[in-house]
Amino acid sequence: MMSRPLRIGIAGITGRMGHGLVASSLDAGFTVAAGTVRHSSDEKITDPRTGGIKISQNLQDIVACVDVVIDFTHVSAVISHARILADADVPWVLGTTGLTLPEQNAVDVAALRIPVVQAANFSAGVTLITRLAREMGAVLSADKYDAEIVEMHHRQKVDAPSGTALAIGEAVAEGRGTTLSAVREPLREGLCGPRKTGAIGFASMRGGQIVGEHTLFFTSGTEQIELGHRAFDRRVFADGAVQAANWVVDRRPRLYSMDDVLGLA
Ligand SMILES: NC(=O)C1=CN([C@@H]2O[C@H](COP(=O)(O)OP(=O)(O)OC[C@H]3O[C@@H](n4cnc5c(N)ncnc54)[C@H](OP(=O)(O)O)[C@@H]3O)[C@@H](O)[C@H]2O)C=CC1
Ligand SMILES: O=C(O)C1=N[C@H](C(=O)O)C[C@H](O)C1
Repeated sequence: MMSRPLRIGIAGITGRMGHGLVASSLDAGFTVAAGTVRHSSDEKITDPRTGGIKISQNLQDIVACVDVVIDFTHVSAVISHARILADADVPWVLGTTGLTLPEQNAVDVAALRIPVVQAANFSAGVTLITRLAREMGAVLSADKYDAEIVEMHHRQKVDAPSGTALAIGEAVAEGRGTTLSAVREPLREGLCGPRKTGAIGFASMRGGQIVGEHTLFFTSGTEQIELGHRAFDRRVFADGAVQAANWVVDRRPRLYSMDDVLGLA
């Protein structure tokens, strides 16, 4: 246990999530010790409680003055962040989505040396929904129930389907004893033909400032079941990530999930 308040570093401190993470960290009684930006200046950090904290364009410059890094940035930063944090022995809370295999491999390798909490969605609600999705996938058989996930986000979002939608889809696939990559329905366009039995499909809508909405549908010939989550405020993700940061600092190196943080694993 630490005797001083936890010193949090926020990668992407000027972003949409960055602002919420500053507020959540300070409201929880922790110190925001430093942050990174890609090219913007610290004038965009609007919470007056942060004072004169260290801001850099390079994560390497801040690792010496933080106990943990919370990272909501961009997929292009993941591989270098994995190396920097593992070399510096600094725990990592990773919320960035849109990772492909090379980025995920870098996270997995880093988690052999440092504790990492990775989640596509840090809300307790989505953590629970994802567990339910796995159970529903196991009971609602693939030959009778078509599984589809619809997600809606703000117009600035750069990746699709959302990381949350993919995680829910993976959970359904796991419940059905398979993997998402084996049963993922290709995006539909033009003369795409009928839906494959057992496939898991995705649809993405973008517009305005929708914070994040996900609905999992199971549809058979006789009924439809909907499991949904709607985030009203990014603070729900930020609060979860700060909880994860406080939880992860005393853990041994491993890749953890929000299930672990919430004691559900
Ligand atoms: N897991 C979860 O619960 C959630 C995950 N997310 C994910 O978090 C990520 C960030 O989302 P959001 O805050 O909306 O995005 P923003 O674009 O608003 O913010 C991104 C931040 O990261 C910085 N940044 C951008 N590119 C790089 C880079 N290549 N290297 C280092 N820093 C970089 C930006 O700096 P600058 O301002 O200088 O450009 C900015 O501070 C996305 O992947 C999103 O999907 C979002 C919400 C919840
Ligand atoms: O980019 C966002 O905003 C969000 N991204 C995450 C995702 O891709 O699932 C989580 C949340 O839905 C908001």
